[in-house]
Amino acid sequence: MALTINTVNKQETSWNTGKTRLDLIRNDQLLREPNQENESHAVQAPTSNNAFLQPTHSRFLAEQKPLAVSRIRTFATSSGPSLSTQVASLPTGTQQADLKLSYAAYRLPPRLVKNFSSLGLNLLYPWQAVCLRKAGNQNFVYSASIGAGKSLVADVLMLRRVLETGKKGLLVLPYIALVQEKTKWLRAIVSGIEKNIEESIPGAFNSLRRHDRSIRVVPFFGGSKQRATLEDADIAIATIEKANGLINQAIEEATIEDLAVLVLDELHMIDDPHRGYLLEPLVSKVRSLEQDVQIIGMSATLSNVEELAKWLDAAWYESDYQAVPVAEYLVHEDKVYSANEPGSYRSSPHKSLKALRVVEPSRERELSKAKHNAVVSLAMETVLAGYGVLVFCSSRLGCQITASLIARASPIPNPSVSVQRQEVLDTLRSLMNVELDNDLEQAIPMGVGFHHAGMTSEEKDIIAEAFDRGLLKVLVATSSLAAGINLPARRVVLQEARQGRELVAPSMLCLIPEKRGIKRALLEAIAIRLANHDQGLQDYLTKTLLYHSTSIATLQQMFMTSLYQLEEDQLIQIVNDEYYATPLGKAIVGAGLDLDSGTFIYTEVKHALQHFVMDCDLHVIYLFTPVNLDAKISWGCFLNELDTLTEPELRVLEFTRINPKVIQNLANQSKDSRLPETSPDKVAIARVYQRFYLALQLKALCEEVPISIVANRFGVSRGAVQSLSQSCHAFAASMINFCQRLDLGMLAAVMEHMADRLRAGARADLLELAKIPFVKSRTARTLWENGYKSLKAVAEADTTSLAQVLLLAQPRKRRAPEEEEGYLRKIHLRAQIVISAATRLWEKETTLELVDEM
Ligand SMILES: Nc1ncnc2c1ncn2[C@@H]1O[C@H](COP(=O)(O)OP(=O)(O)OP(=O)(O)O)[C@@H](O)[C@H]1O
Repeated sequence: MALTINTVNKQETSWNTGKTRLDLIRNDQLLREPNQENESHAVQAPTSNNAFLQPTHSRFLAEQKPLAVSRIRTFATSSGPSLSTQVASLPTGTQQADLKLSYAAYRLPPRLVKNFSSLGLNLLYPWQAVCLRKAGNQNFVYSASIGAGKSLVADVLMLRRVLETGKKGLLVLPYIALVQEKTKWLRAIVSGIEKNIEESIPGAFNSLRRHDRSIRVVPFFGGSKQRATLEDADIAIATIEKANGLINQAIEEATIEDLAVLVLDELHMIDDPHRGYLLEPLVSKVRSLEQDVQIIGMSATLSNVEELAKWLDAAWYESDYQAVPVAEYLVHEDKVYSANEPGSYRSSPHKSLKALRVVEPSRERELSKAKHNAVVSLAMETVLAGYGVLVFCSSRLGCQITASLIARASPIPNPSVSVQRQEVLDTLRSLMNVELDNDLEQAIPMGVGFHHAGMTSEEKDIIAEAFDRGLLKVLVATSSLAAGINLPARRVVLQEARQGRELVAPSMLCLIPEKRGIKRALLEAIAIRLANHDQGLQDYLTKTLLYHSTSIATLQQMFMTSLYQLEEDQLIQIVNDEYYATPLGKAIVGAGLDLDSGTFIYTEVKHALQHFVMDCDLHVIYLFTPVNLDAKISWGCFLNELDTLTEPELRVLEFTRINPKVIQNLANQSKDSRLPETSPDKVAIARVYQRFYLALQLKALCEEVPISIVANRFGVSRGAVQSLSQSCHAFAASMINFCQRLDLGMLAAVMEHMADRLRAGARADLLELAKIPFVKSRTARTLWENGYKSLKAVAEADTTSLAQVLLLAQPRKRRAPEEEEGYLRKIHLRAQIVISAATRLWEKETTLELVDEM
C-alpha cells in the first residue's frame, strides 16, 4: 500500500474554549458514502482568465502552470460510519443523570460544574461516566481514541482529589506546548474556586488567609531560571523531565507527602527511549512511598492497558468510543479500498480486495505517478466541498512538493480571501530577514500551507492558525504538526501508510540497560535518599515495570552490575554497606542530566576551569551548548567560521582542544565526512567538535544575527537553529543547576547572564527592550538606535512616531499602492500593542521595585 487515506469527519473545536460545534457534523455533506453518487464532480482547474485573478496570482500562474484534477469514480458501496449512529452517540440532556457533571456521586463543587459548563462541557459521554465510576479513588489506567475526551476524565479526578484532600496534584505532559495550553485551560476551570477546607480535611488550609485560597495552577518546563518546587503550586503541570525533577526534590526535601494525585497523559510514551524513559522511575518512586497518591494514566495508543494496570495496581478501562466517527481508507496505486469494514484489508489482509473508488489517470506530467495524482484529487475533493484537509508526509521536501502540486490544482480565491492570504504572507515575511521560501509564496495565495521542522515555531504557528481560521484549506505537514493540535480537518491523508503509525510495541522494558537504564534509576533513588541499602533499593525495584517483565535472576544481575558501575564512575560511594551519592552523582540527578552527558560535561567543566577565556563570550556560550543534539557539521561552513574568529575566540578553540587542521582536512573531503567514533575517546572528541559548531551558531544569535541568516551561514534549516536556541535554554538551566550543586557558583553566575542574553537574542544593551512581547532582536536594535533605549521610553512613546521606527525594522518589500494603506494600518496597530505591552511591563517592574524597597 502506498498510501492510507483517513477520511475524518472531525468535530471542529475552538481550542481555547474547548467548545464543540456539533452542528457542523450533522450538516456534513462531504462524507458522501460512495454509494450516494456514482461519480464525483470533475474539478475545474484554475484558469488564467478568471475574473477574480489578482496580481499575485497572475505572477504565480505565469510561473506555475495550473493542474487539472482527475475525477474520482465510485463503483462499489461502503457502509462506513453513518451520521445517525454518530448523532445517537452524543450525550443529550434527556439521558441518564450520571452523565451530568453535577451528579452527586462525582462530588464536584457547583462552581466547578459551572466553570466546566461555561467552557461547553455540560454532559459526560457515557464512556467518561463509566471511567469516573470505575476509578473512584484508586489508581486508574484508561485508553480511548484521539479526541474522545480523555482529558475531561483526568481533570475531574484530579480536581476532585485536590479539592477534597487539600493536597497537590501533578499532571505530566510530554511537550512544553501542551503544558502551556493545559495551564490556560485549568486556570479557567478553577477560576473562582477556593480550596474548600471546611468540607474536606479539617485543618489542611485553615492557616491560609482568604486571599491565599485560590487554586494555583503552575506550569513547569525546562529553561525557567527559578528553582521552582511543588510547594509553589496546588496543581503542577510539568513536562516529563521537569516532573521527575519535582518528584526528586520533593522526596529529598521530605515534602512529597503533600502530593495526592499524579496524572500521566500520553502514558504510551513510557516506551519512548528518548523522552518517556523517565516516566517509569518517576512513577516507581511515587509507588514506593508509603502514602496514598492516586495515579491516573491515559493514552490513545495503549496496546497494553492491562499490563500497565497490573504494574500500577490500578483499575482499568478501554473505550472504543470515537467522538468523531472515522472512515478509514487505503489507497494503492489509483484505487481506494475500505480499511476497516468487514472484508477490508485490515480484517482479512490476505483476501483479494474490491476497490470502492478509482482515481482516473491524469494527463498532467507532474501527476503521472498514481500516488501524487490520488493525493491531489482526494485533497481537492474535500476543498471543493468547502472543508479543510490535512496531508501528512514523511519528509520536509515531500511536504513542499506535495503542497505545491495541490496549490497548482487549487481554485482561484475571491478577492477578499486573496487579500487575507496576502496578509498571512506579509506576517510571514515580517518574521524573516531573507526572502520567503518560493514554495510558500506560491502555495499560500492558493490556500495551501506547509508545516515542518525546518521552519521556526512562529512560522508554523502563523500557518497553523491560518488553517484553523479556514483561510488555508490544505495543510501539508510532517509529524511536526501532530503534537496536541486540534485542527478543523474533514479529511486526513497519510502518505506512506507504514510510517509513524505504529502502535506501542509490546516491549515495555523501559529500564533495560540499553535504554538509559536501571543505573540512572538507582543513582536517583540513592541521591534523593529514597533508599540507601540493598534491601531498600530492591524494594524500590519491585515497584518498577521492569520487575513485572524480567526474571528475578536477571534483575539481580542487573542490580549488582549497575551498582558496581556507578561506583566505578564515582557517582556513588559505599560506606558501611550503605550507598551515598557523590557530589557529582547528586549534581547529575539534580540537574536532570543523563549519566552519559553528565560525566562528559563534568570533564568539560573541569577542563574549562583550568583555562577560562574571559575576554570574549564564546567560552561561556560553549559551556551551555547542549551536548546531546544530533547535529550534522558542514565542515566547509565550519572552516569559513574559523576565519571570522577574534584572537580571544581562537584561544577558546585551542582550550577546547579543537584542531583547525582537522577541520580543514574534513572540509577538503566529501560532503558527508565525519570524525571517527571508534572508541570512547574518539566519541568524546567528535562530541567536542559538534558542540563547538553549535556554539558558533549560538554566538551568532547572541550577536543579533537573525535566525534565517544563521541558518544560511551554517547550512542548516531555520527550524534547526531555532530548536538549538530553545533547547539551549533548558540545557543552560541544567548547567547552572549542575554548577551550583558542584559549588561552582561563579561559573553558574556567568552562565546565567549569558542565558538571559540568548533568551532575548540580543546583546547586553538591548536586554531590557527585548523583554517586550513582540519585540525581537532586530526591532529592539532599531528602537535603540532611534532613541528608545528603555522600557520607559517605549511606554511613553507616541504611537505615530513609534510606528515610523517599527517600519524601519520591517524587511523591505514592494507592495501594490492599494495594499500600502492596509500595511501601514497594521504597523500602527502593532505600535499600539508594543506601547501597551511596554507600559504593562514597566508598571510591573516599578511596582516590584517598590515592594522590594518596602
Ligand atoms: N463530554 C463532552 N462533551 C462535549 N465535549 C467534550 C466532552 N468531553 C470532551 N469534549 C471535548 O472534546 C474535545 C477533545 O477532548 P480531549 O482533548 O479531552 O480529548 P483527548 O481524548 O484527551 O484527546 P487527545 O487524544 O488528543 O489527547 C475537546 O474540545 C473537549 O472539550
